[in-house]
Amino acid sequence: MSAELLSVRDLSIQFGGLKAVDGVDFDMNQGEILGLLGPNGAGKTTCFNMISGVYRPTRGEIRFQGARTDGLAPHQMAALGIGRTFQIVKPFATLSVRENVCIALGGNRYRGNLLGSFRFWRRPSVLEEAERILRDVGLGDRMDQRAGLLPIGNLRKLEIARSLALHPKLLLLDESFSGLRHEEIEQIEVLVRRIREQGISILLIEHNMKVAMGLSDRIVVLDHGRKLAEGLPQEISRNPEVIEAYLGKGASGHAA
Ligand SMILES: Nc1ncnc2c1ncn2[C@@H]1O[C@H](COP(=O)(O)OP(=O)(O)OP(=O)(O)O)[C@@H](O)[C@H]1O
Repeated sequence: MSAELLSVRDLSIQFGGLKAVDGVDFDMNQGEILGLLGPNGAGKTTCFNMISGVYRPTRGEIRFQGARTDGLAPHQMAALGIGRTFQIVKPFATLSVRENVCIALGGNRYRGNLLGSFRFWRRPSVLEEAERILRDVGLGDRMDQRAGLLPIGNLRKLEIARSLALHPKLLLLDESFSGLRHEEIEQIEVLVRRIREQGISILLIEHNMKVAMGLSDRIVVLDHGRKLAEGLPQEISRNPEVIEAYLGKGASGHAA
């Protein structure tokens, strides 16, 4: 097996009386695509929020490339190489697709410094890099379009482009396929595989089972904040506890 990239131990967070994530353990290897699955409210996005620094765990530890990262701020996680997309895509709607990626390329350097930010965007090297990333994700013909006018499929590609701008080693994809048509799903599947071929590891949350099973090397299933199962896609799709968690008690024989 290749080198360990991410290690999560006893990961837990409580909101008031609710144990949203409770004692979750999993590891991810370099170059792996790991699917994080589970029914609504299972704690998947909350795990992403802890791994990317949005929430500080109540208990447990997160190690990225061997070093403790739990409790670091999102910009520190991003600087270490953890990128993410969000379930609800919110680009700078009045700016162009290209400008949205230029902003991402600036990272935190120009936070609150509008003039510095504008100068940064105008650098030929920045524009070239933004255009390269946009061609890579399949938005080469949409660079001048206002981001707010993009249909959902292209918005999801823009969201991935913005996360790639920070040169992540690990990319967290939160429902990047949701609400898409069949051909858009296929395009993003190809894109995710290409991203992995570039050496970027991927942790993905996905409700579309066909997509999750097809893309993931391994799968971790959460239910009510706890890890319910872990294994290869074919093992997970046959696991009775997983089927029951998705389809309810009494479900028999059907893949989740
Ligand atoms: N900031 C918060 N404050 C209070 N409760 C929260 C907060 N964030 C998440 N929760 C709760 O934690 C639980 C897990 O939510 P989470 O969004 O992680 O689930 P999920 O598995 O991503 O679900 P979905 O597939 O519906 O997106 C839910 O009961 C949710 O309401």
